[in-house]
Amino acid sequence: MASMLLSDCSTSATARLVPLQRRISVLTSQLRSQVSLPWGAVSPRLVHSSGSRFQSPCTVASAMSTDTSAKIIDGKSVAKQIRDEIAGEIVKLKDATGVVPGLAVVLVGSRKDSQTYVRNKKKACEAVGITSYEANLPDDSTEEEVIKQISLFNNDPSVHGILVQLPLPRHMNEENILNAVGIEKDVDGFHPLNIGRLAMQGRESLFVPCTPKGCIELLHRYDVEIKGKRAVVIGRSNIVGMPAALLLQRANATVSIVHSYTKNPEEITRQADIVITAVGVANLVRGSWIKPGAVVIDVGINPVDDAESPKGYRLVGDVCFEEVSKVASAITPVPGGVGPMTIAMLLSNTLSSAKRLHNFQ
Ligand SMILES: Nc1nc2c(c(=O)[nH]1)N[C@@H](CN(C=O)c1ccc(C(=O)N[C@@H](CCC(=O)O)C(=O)O)cc1)CN2
Repeated sequence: MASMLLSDCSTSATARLVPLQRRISVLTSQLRSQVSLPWGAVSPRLVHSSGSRFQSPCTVASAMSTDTSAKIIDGKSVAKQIRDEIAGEIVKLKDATGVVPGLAVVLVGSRKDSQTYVRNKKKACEAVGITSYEANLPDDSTEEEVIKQISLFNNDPSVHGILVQLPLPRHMNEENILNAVGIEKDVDGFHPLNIGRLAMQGRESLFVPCTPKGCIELLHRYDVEIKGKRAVVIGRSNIVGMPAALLLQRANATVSIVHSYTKNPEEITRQADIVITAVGVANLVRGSWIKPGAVVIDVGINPVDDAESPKGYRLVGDVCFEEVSKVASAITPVPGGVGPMTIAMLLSNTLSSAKRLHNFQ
């Protein structure tokens, strides 16, 4: 059985191309020091290993490599197309009603990665005609201070969407804070009522979390049939894995979730026509995990050391692109796959919210 390193949360861990035992200790120490973990809390059971330690390294190829048989699912260009569509719809909304959609972002603390994501969200808003509002609170803010800020945005009629950038500082209770976002402005779709409705037959969420929504949108735009197909989601985080599985199920796929206690992840994944990975472990999914012709959506964004890159690192996914692109029929690259779709879906949710709040079809 293949080496196994799985996370229950979609944290992005720095993984290196080193033998398994060292990789575990590198991962563990990096997770402890909270380096580059854009997707939230660190589970004490994050790194779980079993099986062979003699797996060959995945030689990470550039996503531009020509030695692939799989079609590249180009999230960057789909996201651009969606942003253009949104910009057009915002003009129509404004012309008909005078309403300009507004998005408020709450950023707590000074994490560089979160600051970058927030900056990118603001730029994306500007480009399509959404007004952005920002509240920056210091690392040592109290939960009450954050909730007070959220309440101000809840009561502001020019704000149609509110999001709290994750992860929050460790001393804060994420659940309390996310519960404070008014369900009608919860454009991240993280409120338990929105997630709960996603899990229920015959109910509709007001908003679907952006990253999983982006994954499904990519499948639709590339004409990948979901109905009746077997799908495997690797990872069960609240913000990606679990909602992705629910969305696939709602689209009538037969869904399995692979997680850190799954005994035979490779065998289960190999049965899937559609694979979505969101674990934050670089190159975990190898060619041997994939059924020939499967479609692979890689949500992982993992920095790995790269002396040749000006930054000293580059980003890779959860999937060993070089191997999997030779087996799959279609695959998302990292970067340039799911990542850009996250922000496009946020803009789409904000526009829907403005339309709903102003009864505009
Ligand atoms: N409140 C939220 N917090 C977080 C979310 C979220 O959806 N809501 N997701 C992530 C961070 N994130 C947006 O917030 C995000 C991450 C990555 C990308 C992206 O476009 N990635 C690029 C690569 C970027 C690079 O080169 O550094 C890609 O994959 O091509 C967009 C948004 C955690 N927090």
